[in-house]
Amino acid sequence: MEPVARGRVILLNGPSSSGKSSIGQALLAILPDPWFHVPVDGISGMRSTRYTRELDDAGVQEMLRRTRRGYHRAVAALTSTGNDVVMDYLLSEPWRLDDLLVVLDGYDVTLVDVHCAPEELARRERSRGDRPHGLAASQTLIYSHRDSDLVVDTTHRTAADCAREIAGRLDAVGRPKAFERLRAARARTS
Ligand SMILES: Nc1ncnc2c1ncn2[C@@H]1O[C@H](COP(=O)(O)OP(=O)(O)OP(=O)(O)O)[C@@H](O)[C@H]1O
Repeated sequence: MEPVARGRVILLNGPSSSGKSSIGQALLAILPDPWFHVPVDGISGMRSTRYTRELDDAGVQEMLRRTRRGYHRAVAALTSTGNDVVMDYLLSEPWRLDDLLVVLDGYDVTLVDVHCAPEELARRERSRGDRPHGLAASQTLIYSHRDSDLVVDTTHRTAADCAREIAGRLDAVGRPKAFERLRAARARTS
């Protein structure tokens, strides 16, 4: 069988309500190829709600870790067969990035940090009503990997506007990309 060229990955990383899903959807309409938008919520949404509710705290933590590890590999599987994928996912724990750096080694990943002011995050959280109060604020304080290829701020801009900026700058992102820099930094310290 002919070898298939790998697809590309755009990883939208930002706290809850920062606008990752909205940008992901907008990107599909703008990027010229048939990209996939694969949010981690899409994988979580396939899981049995009834039996998830029966788990104790330790069981929930283990199940969430399994889900996220599976998400990383599902994206790699799609991309390995030539599909371009927009990930919609928060790098909120160091292990998530560590695992992705291994699983997506050799893949073209553009890491996009999605910022939003805390007051606006809180306003969106209140108005959507389907996220626990304070979730976004708790996520803005946690783990920071301190590197990215692009940064967009949705505080005063529409998702479509941010998506246009990402699409317009995608091919101009310099090498090595953030994932390559982060991988090299880990290799130096290990
Ligand atoms: N640029 C924007 N300006 C104003 N409101 C926005 C913007 N982007 C998203 N929103 C609104 O904020 C809410 C959350 O948006 P979205 O689902 O895209 O965020 P998210 O980062 O994917 O959140 P989560 O991680 O919780 O799924 C939605 O109600 C959406 O309409």
